[in-house]
Amino acid sequence: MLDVNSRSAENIASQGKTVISPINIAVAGANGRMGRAILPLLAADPDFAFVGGIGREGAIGAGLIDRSAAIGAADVILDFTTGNAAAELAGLCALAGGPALVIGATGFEPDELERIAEAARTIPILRSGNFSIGVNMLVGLVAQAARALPAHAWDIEILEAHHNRKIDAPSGTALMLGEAAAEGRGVSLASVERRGRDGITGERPTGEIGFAVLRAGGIVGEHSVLFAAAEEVVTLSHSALDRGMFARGALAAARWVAGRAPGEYTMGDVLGLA
Ligand SMILES: NC(=O)C1=CN([C@@H]2O[C@H](COP(=O)(O)OP(=O)(O)OC[C@H]3O[C@@H](n4cnc5c(N)ncnc54)[C@H](OP(=O)(O)O)[C@@H]3O)[C@@H](O)[C@H]2O)C=CC1
Ligand SMILES: O=C(O)C1=N[C@H](C(=O)O)C[C@H](O)C1
Repeated sequence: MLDVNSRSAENIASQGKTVISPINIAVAGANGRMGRAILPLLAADPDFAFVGGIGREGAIGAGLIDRSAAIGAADVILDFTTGNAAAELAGLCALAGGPALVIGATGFEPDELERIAEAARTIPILRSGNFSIGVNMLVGLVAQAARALPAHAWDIEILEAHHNRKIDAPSGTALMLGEAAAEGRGVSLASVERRGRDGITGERPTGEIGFAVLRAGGIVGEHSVLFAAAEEVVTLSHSALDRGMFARGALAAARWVAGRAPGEYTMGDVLGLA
């Protein structure tokens, strides 16, 4: 753990962002799969000084520090926990007037997203269901295809597959792709989504955007968006081969968001795709 008073912090105003060096960083969910992928990268990166991990309430020791200590010491907290825990942390960070948050957690209820939006009025929050370059580029391609292929002739279905320890469905990435497809069609996802099918479902309504989910073994993350017409199918897809890629994307997000003005940001902002 770092003695935060010992860092040589140099803050300079530059293009609407205060540059902080090194960036004091804490990780919520430090002992999880993503946390374990992030910690070695942080240790090897001179841009960052790790101030500690955050576990469940009361869980300290083994590299974990108290949540309020982390909020006090960090410039940025990376959150890879759950939707519920991330929304709670966002509220606490906003109450304290900082630090900035990078949220990678998925599986949000609508009210949790509202709480995050509220917190982002006070602190900068960058949230993405997927930190890979490929998925964030795919989001733009999906919106473009959905805009070009009319709903009366082209059905959209989103398929995702993940490891058997994942607790939320559809994945955050599948929902990002669904939002992009809906945006391309000029409709709200909530008005057209179909989350799974079972039994006598009836014919597929025109304009529906369907989600199908697989959970098996150690699959890191597979996503496909099908545009299916009567006589042809276009498939846009992405395969994650290693979690390290998500971890590197999350650190790029932390570097980007540190010192920003309050607001809600996405990986599109980091990658210049927004
Ligand atoms: N945006 C992206 O690019 C990516 C996002 N993810 C998302 O990140 C999240 C974590 O994934 P993964 O690392 O695989 O999951 P894990 O289950 O391996 O890790 C989650 C961690 O969060 C901790 N945790 C759970 N609830 C709380 C809480 N209330 N307060 C504090 N800590 C808590 C767990 O603690 P404990 O050990 O005690 O259970 C665990 O250490 C998921 O939502 C996943 O979908 C994953 C990969 C990439
Ligand atoms: O839980 C995971 O593992 C992953 N979660 C994210 C999601 O829900 O989309 C990102 C990635 O697919 C891995």
